[in-house]
Amino acid sequence: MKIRSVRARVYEWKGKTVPPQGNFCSNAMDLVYSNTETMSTFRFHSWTVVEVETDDGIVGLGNVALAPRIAKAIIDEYLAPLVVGQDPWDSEYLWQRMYRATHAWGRKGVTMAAISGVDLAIWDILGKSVHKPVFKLLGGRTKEKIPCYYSKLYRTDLKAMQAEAQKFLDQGFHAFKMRFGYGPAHLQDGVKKNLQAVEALREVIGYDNDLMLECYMGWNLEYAKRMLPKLEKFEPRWLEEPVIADDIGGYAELNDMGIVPISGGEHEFSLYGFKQLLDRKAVSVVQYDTNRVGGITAAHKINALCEAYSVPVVPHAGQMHNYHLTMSTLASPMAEYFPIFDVEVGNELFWYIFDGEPIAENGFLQLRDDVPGLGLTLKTEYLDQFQITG
Ligand SMILES: O=C(O)[C@H](O)[C@H](O)[C@@H](O)CO
Ligand SMILES: [Mg+2]
Repeated sequence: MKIRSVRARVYEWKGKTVPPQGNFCSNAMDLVYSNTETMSTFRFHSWTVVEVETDDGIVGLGNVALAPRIAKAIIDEYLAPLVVGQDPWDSEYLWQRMYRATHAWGRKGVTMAAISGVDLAIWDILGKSVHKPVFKLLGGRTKEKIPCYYSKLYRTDLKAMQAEAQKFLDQGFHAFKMRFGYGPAHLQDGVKKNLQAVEALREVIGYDNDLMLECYMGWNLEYAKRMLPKLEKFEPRWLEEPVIADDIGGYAELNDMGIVPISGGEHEFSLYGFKQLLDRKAVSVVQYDTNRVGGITAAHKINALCEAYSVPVVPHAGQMHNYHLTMSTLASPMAEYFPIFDVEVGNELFWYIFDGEPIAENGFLQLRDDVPGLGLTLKTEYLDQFQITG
């Protein structure tokens, strides 16, 4: 079998979106004076779909969410020529070709996301060619079903956030992630509002359910050191991305305080990036995203590394490419789950592009043994609400 073609298309959402709600999620831009809405650069309203076709007609599906148009250009210009004509079963060889050929300017960020998109499609081909789901190629079923945590609760009106939490508590979720809306720039009033939001959520879910807290890189080390002792009483399972991804020393100092487990990784890339995080004891929970980190080839290696370090893996994003990694290793206890909502940040967009995603039931997800590859097909229902290029 040989790879005959690689096609990258950018799906740009033109449908209904939820307008930005003030302070719904702290983020890295909060620390930079700006008169524009800070979360704007962290919206995923377009997505690159990668289709790799073999000479016997198998089409593998991959996807890229980071900087989709740039990712497409990198795939078209650099990555496709490296894999066309090659045997998809040589997945490690193909990954090294893509990684090393772009090493001078790649390694992290959008290049690694582009490599991930091609790698996902290659693994989809492998599964389809032997009529097995990808997780069966990675070690198989380590769980009867995958526990997942409900991830949204954008910090807006507290009553609305509590009602949202109650609705999904009633649907059987046992773990919830909320976003802080405030950081250092919002002074003491922001500290108070952050703590009020956590208190409001604990009022609904109680202490028999897991609570995770997301900063999305919107704090800094000094602010996080002040906040951690105030958060301890709420017993969070983790505090996520308190500082920017490059501040590994900050992560390590916060994690070393041992007050709340620090999590991160959705903005880290490659096996080497995670070796550095683990060697520095920078995180207590690893959260790579398989469509960013280097695809299944890289994520599978990082799973093994995390197993050796006894650091759990809870991949970023509730999306199928991550579920196969969680299913195939004891190192990953659960998955994130983005529910189906109107498009807001863009985490929801996956539901509008792909069919095949499992719907959570009672806080669990199931992957089927009889669905080959990643288990995704392209949805046709919303095509008229996308502008597709490529
Ligand atoms: O962990 C997450 O789910 C991400 O950080 C979110 O995708 C981001 O949109 C912040 O809510
Ligand atoms: Mg996050």
